[in-house]
Amino acid sequence: MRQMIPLEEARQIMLDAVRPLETIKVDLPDAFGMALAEDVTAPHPLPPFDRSPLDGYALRAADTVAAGREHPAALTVTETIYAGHTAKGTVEPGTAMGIMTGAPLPPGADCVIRFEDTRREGNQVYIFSPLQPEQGVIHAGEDVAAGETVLTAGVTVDAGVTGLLAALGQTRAAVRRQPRVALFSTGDELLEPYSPLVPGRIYNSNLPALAAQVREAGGIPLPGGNRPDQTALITATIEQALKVSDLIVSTGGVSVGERDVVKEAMEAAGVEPLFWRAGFKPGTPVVCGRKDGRLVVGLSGNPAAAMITFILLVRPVLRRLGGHREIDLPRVQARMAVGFPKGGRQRRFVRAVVRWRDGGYLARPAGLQSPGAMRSLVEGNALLDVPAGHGPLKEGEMVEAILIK
Ligand SMILES: Nc1nc2c(c(=O)[nH]1)N[C@H]1C(S)=C(S)[C@@H](COP(=O)(O)OP(=O)(O)OC[C@H]3O[C@@H](n4cnc5c(N)ncnc54)[C@H](O)[C@@H]3O)O[C@H]1N2
Ligand code: MOO
Repeated sequence: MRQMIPLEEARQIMLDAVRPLETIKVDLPDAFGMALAEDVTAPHPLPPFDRSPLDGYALRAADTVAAGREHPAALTVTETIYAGHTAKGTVEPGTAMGIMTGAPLPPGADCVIRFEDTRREGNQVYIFSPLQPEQGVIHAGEDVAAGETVLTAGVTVDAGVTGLLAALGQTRAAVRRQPRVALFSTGDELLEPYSPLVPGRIYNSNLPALAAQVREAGGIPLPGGNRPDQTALITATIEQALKVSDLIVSTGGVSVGERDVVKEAMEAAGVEPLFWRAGFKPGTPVVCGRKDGRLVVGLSGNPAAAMITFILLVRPVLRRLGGHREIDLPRVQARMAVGFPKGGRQRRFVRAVVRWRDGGYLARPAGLQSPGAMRSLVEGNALLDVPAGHGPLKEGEMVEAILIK
């Protein structure tokens, strides 16, 4: 098994082990957050017909050539077209039709003028300046042409994608099935919810936090509870989890302590080891293996270390399984607003608050950075990527930041 490998190599090993899950058809509102499995071509143009962007009059530009303040063009209004309706007649020379925003341009008309720029007297409307043909007209297909590929496989369905699909008359979407992620924690010290807090014990925070991270990444969490630090129990848990999930993630028991039995249990469950320990902090002791085309990942028990390793290694795998083209969070260059004393032999991800200030990003480390401290992940919105061997970060220095929220 590879040991102490660089982050990028660990990530590549994991990504190489997975492929997007199968395609399913779902009702459009249920596709939110999933990735499109197929390209989408437009069955009709958008908008489907020439229409008015204004409440006003549809007319023939040629009738207004000689119009002026003193000598307005006088046109006879023959009917009014409301959105959702079509004109009964044609705009003949010397006539106009009232038209509402979104109504189709009537035959014969080639331009639209808004109400405010006209005067109405009985069935006559006065125009005070010449109009150009096409003025005030929205053309069929100006947004999307019929047959055009508007969306491609791998696009994540968000509000805009949902609206576009709906405008094209789609009621279902072909998407990738969302990955089901079996989660369990290990540790004799962990209390279940509603248990009284007793000396030496702590509440299990990793399991709910990881379930939320799975959701954020577009997966379906299957929280499996906590296991005591016993190899046989953890082995059986991994075997069961392999039957119901696409990916298995545990926390705790991956370091070098006497009861750090997850690695041993993985091997006993027949999981092929891929790597143990990766070259970054916090989260170094991560272990990863593969069985039946599924990854089994053991994260550190330390809450912040577990969540950060999830972001760096598990999230991209979940995005790939879910078929998303975008598997990475955005990275930006930020300037340190203050110094940060801790730099070391290992690459380090520092929880930080990154804000846009005066034309650039400014970074400020977010509180306590120890691997078990949770508040700095809540207060922070970014991880600063401090290279291995880098000394303390100086005020004003540029640093790369991953935006995590
Ligand atoms: N002798 C050494 N000791 C440690 C080393 C080392 O290299 N040599 N590495 C340290 C580092 S770095 C880390 S990270 C941790 C990783 O330990 P484990 O992954 O084996 O995690 P545990 O020991 O089970 O737990 C660590 C810590 O986190 C708490 N914890 C665990 N699970 C949960 C949970 N579900 N919810 C909330 N908190 C949890 C646990 O109580 C411990 O405090 O090892 C270091 N040791
Ligand atoms: O690798 Mo440990 O996660 O630094 O705390």
